Formats: sequence, structure tokens, C-alpha cells
Amino acid sequence: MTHRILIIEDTPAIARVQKHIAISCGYEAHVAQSLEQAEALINKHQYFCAVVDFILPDAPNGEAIPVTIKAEIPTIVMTGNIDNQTRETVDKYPVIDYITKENKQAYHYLKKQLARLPRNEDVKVLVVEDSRHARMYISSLLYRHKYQVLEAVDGVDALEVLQQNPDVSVIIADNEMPRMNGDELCAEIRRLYSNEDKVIIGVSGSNSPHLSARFLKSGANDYLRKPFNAEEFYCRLSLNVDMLDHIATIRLQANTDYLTKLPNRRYFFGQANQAQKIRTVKQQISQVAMIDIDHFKRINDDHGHDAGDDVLVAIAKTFDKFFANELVARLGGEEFVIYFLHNSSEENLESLKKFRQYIELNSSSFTPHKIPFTISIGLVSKHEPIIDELLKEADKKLYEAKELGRNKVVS
Ligand SMILES: Nc1nc2c(ncn2[C@@H]2O[C@H](COP(=O)(O)OP(=O)(O)OP(=O)(O)O)[C@@H](O)[C@H]2O)c(=O)[nH]1
Repeated sequence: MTHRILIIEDTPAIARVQKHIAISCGYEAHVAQSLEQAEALINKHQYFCAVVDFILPDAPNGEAIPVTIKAEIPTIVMTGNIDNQTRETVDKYPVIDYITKENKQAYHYLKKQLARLPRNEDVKVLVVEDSRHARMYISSLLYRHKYQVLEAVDGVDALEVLQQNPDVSVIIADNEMPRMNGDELCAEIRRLYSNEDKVIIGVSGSNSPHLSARFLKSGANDYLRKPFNAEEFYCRLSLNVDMLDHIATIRLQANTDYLTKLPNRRYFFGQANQAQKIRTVKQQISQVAMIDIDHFKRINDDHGHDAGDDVLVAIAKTFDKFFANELVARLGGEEFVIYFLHNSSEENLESLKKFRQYIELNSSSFTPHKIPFTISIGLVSKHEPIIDELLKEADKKLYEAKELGRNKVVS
């Protein structure tokens, strides 16, 4: 879904930069050059957020801010400078942030904020706080930045919420709570979940100089002392959520084949080994198919390596048509593997036969080079707990398919 942003800015050059930034972050941007124009737009459209200039021709003292806030539009204020009076005015309103337009860095920062807001909608944060007032305050800060919020009243309650909501990625935990306090909760969460999956931010009003270290040693990623400043809260939260994002990106890259974007060998073995454990306990047969493009070297030789790459990308996409619910990976070169997670042996064999035929009939339309090609498939179905053994057997069948003249499924 495209998010709509309202930019209220009277200097055309600045409005152009802001609009460019917003569009690059995926927004549909509307620009108003005055408060009057902004009000007309707000009456007509729903906005996901707004960037508001503090000084406008018809609103010279930040009067546009309460207008967007009243319309419940999360607001970022841009100011020429942030003297005490300006700051006092901005501080009166629950704005997302204020940015001084001093230098280029301000626009990098704006871009970061605009990119984060839609992302925050997918981030689930659990607030663990026994004081209703404090819990509501932290939740309201989170809602303002569009995070999803869950609440728990103590450590025991928090563990239950986490069990029911495994997709919570941030836990903000107070220390002083009945039943299970913050740092005990922290230690328990770390026993169950890694640092790479969940961020914990400890919070406490205690004056003890040792508490922050205790929280961090129990596995918290960060610590805030109450009463904290909203700006610091957002900065620390964003840094930690960014870190989780970076880890997720690195993890994805480590598990994905760079060319076809299919899971790679490493991911395949991790997942298949897990599935194998369950199958062994349940005494179910395992099914693995090895798929290899026939005479692929010729494709490279006749049409060039780039055309060969295009064929690999194209065939990777077709797997989705036939085997969307199975574990498919590129093992290397022109060799692919399917570990069947579903269906019966006969159904899977039938799907493989249809897939082979589909490739034979349609491959010439897969790429602009119009290269027809075929595939050979070896399928193994047996009680075998070791994934390497299954792959060896499937490879033997694939070899048989090649020996029989290629473009065959051997099971
Ligand atoms: N374009 C491209 N070629 C690759 C890639 N990885 C491996 N290859 C090529 O794939 C070819 C595989 O050739 P062979 O193993 O001889 O097999 P084949 O020509 O497909 O013949 P059969 O399997 O016996 O039908 C080699 O020429 C490799 O250089 C890649 O990522 N891109």
C-alpha cells in the first residue's frame, strides 16, 4: 500500500527536496505552500504522516503544528533554527520529531525517519510495566511512531504474551515489578530467545548505579533511566530496531543464492535437517528430487554466460508455480533440489513429471534469448534419516535420467 504524506513548506526548492526524499521512500507526496492550502488538502485526503515547516507565510509561529496533530497526522517539524521559544512551542505537541534545516545531514535524517515510519507498523513491541500510568505513557510514545504495541503487567505476564506472540521483536521492561522483576525477566527471555531475534530495553527509576550493568549482563541490549526524555527513547529504540533489521538482512543474504534468489545450499541443509528429525520420529518416508538443466554448458557456449544466468533465474521462478510449498534450493551451478514437505509420493512424482513437461514446452519463452532447454530429474523416496544419503541417492537417479537420454524423471 502506498502511504500518502503531506509536505507543508513554502520554499519551493526545499519542498522539492522533501518531495523527492518522500517519493524515494515510497510515499505519494502532496505539497502545500501555506497553512490554508494544507487545511484544504487535509479536508480532502487521509495522510499517513506530515512534514511541517515551522514558519509559513500564514502561520509564522508554528500554528500549522496543532492543525496536523488535531487531524491525527503523525508530524515531523522542520525548523530553520531551534531557539528556546521555537523549542517550547514544538514541545507542546506530541510530534514525531523536529529537524533543523541547517545542513544536508538534516535531509538524510528526514529520509531515515520517513523510511522508518512504515516499517514500524510491522514491528511489535511489548511494554512490561506494572504502573498503569507509566505503561500508558510508553505505549503512547510507541503508537505515535506507529509501532504495534502489546502490554504486560509483570515478568510472568510478559512471558505468556511472548509465547502467544512469537513475532514480538522488542521488549521494553521495567525493573521494579511484582512476581518477576525486569532483570529476572531479561535472563529468562535470553534463555529462550537470542539477541538476534529480540531486543530488550531495560527501564528503571532506581538510583542504583549498578542496575544498568545488571540489566545488560542479564541480556538487555540497552537501558533507560526514568524519567526519560522522549527524544532519547526514540533514538535508542530506533537504533535497536535498525540493528535487528541489519541482522535480518545479513541472515537473508547468507541464506539466499545471489543469482536466482532461491534459498542456497546452506539454508537447504539447515531446514532439511530439521524436517528430517521430525520425519524420523514419525517414521515417515522422505522425498528429495535433484533437478539439472540438460547440456547447460552448451547454452553458455552458444549464447554467452549472461544468457546462461538468465536461464537459471527463469527456471528458479518456475519452481514457484509447481512447488511453492516445498523446500526448493539452488545447490550450485545448474543443479537444484526439492525437499518435499507435503503430499504423497505419487502426487510429488506426478508434479515432477508435469514440471519436466512444462519446461520442455515453454522454456523457449522464458528469456528474451528464446533458448529452448530441458531438465533431468532424479527422485528418491525412502526411510532415510541422513539428508546426505538422500541427496546421494537422488543424484544417482539423476545420473540414470541423463544416461537414458536426458529430459526424463527417474524415481
Ligand atoms: N551461466 C552460468 N553458468 C554456470 C553457473 N554455474 C555453473 N555454470 C556452468 O554450468 C555448466 C555445467 O556443465 P556440465 O556440468 O558439463 O553439465 P551440462 O553441460 O549441463 O551437461 P549435462 O548435465 O550432462 O546435461 C558449466 O559450463 C559451468 O560453467 C552460473 O552461475 N552461471
